[in-house]
Amino acid sequence: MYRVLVSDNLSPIGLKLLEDHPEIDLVYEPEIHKDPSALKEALATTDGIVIRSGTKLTEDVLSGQKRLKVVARAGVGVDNVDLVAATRQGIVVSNTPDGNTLSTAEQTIAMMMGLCRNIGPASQSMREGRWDRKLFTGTQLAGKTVGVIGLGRIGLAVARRCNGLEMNVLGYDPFLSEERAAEQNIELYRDIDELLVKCDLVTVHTPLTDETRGLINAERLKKMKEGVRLVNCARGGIIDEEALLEGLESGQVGGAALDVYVTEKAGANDKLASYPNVLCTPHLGASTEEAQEQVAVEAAEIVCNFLTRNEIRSAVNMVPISGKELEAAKAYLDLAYRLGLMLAQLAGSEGIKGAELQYRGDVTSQPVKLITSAFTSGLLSAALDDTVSIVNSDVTAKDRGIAISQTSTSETGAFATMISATVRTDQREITAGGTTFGNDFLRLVKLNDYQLDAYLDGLMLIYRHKDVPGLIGAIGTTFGKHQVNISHMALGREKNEPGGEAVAVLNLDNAPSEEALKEVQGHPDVTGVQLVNLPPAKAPLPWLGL
Ligand SMILES: NC(=O)c1ccc[n+]([C@@H]2O[C@H](COP(=O)([O-])OP(=O)(O)OC[C@H]3O[C@@H](n4cnc5c(N)ncnc54)[C@H](O)[C@@H]3O)[C@@H](O)[C@H]2O)c1
Ligand SMILES: O=C(O)CC[C@@H](O)C(=O)O
Repeated sequence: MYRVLVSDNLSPIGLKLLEDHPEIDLVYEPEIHKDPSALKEALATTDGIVIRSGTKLTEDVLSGQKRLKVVARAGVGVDNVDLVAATRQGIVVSNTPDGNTLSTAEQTIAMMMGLCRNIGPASQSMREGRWDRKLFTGTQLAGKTVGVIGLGRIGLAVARRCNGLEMNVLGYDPFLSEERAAEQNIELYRDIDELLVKCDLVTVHTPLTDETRGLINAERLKKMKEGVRLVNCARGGIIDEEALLEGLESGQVGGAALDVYVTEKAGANDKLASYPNVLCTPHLGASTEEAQEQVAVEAAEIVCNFLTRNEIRSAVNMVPISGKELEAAKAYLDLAYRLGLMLAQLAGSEGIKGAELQYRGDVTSQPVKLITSAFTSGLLSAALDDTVSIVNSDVTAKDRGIAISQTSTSETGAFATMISATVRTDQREITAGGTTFGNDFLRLVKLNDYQLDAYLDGLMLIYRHKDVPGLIGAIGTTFGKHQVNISHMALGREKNEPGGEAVAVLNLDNAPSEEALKEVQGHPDVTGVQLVNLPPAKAPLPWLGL
């Protein structure tokens, strides 16, 4: 059974999906996120977690978590997850990007309208028994210019609705093409400052990143139209809250509609909320039944499918791959992993500086980036134990200054498909190439300049020798004397001619003693011996991190 913790409120439909799953043990603790140490403790016995914005998965909470493998965010923003820490720990983080787009766009429009027509204070005045029509004269949206900052899913949905309201829509998003903006009737600006000075209203829809924190700051506010209205239904901090308070105080800002805040808890935003021209909601953009059901179902499915079927959907810290795609790529992932594991053992204590992979033939139709990550996890796991997986191998290699590169060609060579990897150490280069054979049998077909056909599993003894008569028999006799059974043998010769240098790969059923190895090493025609230990054929793939 896999234990899944839900640490925020989640729609019952998502909870039911988890509860009914035969391989999932659901732990529903929607308040646990309020106590980071309790959360950390609970994660130690958790395989997957479903969160909303309340749960903060900080570096401290994630550090040392060995069992946790997947985080599903029921929502878009993953700024409450330390992605670097999660990736280093080999934890896949996924979100549910589409489920709340429309609800958040509608909230944005509602906030714009509410702000411009004083809906909040007018309603409050009636609750207090007043009838103040003059006090609440508003502003019409039609004909006004709105600047939409961030034109992703929500920004574009907001822009479409603003167009429908007959507003002039200006947009800023460095990652949107002019063609796409024009299709949506958005006047695209490449310079945010040029856009801001033209707007009656500005609404932000970017993620919160180092680049977008304080994007709308004091300096920019001062240059905007006097009385400009601001809307933030994205993340607290994109509009600098101190600058906003100053702007409201001076009248430079005519009003603000806020759904999100730097600090999201009762009382933390009293000052902002006290302005009559500020409309506040407590992070409700995604809080509709429809959106909550959709994100809850998607998040529950992400965790279940990941844990029980190895499917990686909507991952934000690695290449997503469906269960079906993973199944199709499994043999190649395994092959690459074994090549990495083998090359690391052949390199021994020589510092590995980098590796180049070459993909040929059929394998190029597979997700080769992920296959390279599998190679890298093999290369590193020899030294770094079971903490390396395809989720964190790239970043772990980078941290250690190991440069990994890859090239692909759909042209086939001697084999219909081949993965070849060359590792550079301080002293030399070592190359190993492998292929899949028949029903996913893995073969080592190249070792440096030698062509051979060896099984790529279990205990392998690799020795270089002079290609002279009698040597194979002598090695066989030595191992026979020491009770070591040889299950398979492969030979590769220099230029495939007799009499030169050769390499042999023996697959052994049991480990040779020191004495047996010394005897092989001591043979006058043997020039080098190394043992390589690989998982048995078709062993489970825990290094996938799945
Ligand atoms: N209030 C809520 O309840 C609620 C609900 C859903 C999402 N959100 C927030 O809304 C944000 C947007 O969601 P989305 O689904 O549209 O995400 P998205 O990824 O589809 O869109 C984000 C857009 O921002 C753009 N962007 C990034 N950096 C930028 C910058 N420096 N300047 C201008 N544009 C930049 C990106 O190019 C992208 O197009 C999320 O990150 C989330 O924080 C809030
Ligand atoms: O968890 C929530 O309800 C908020 C979701 C929203 O902020 C998001 O980023 O998707």
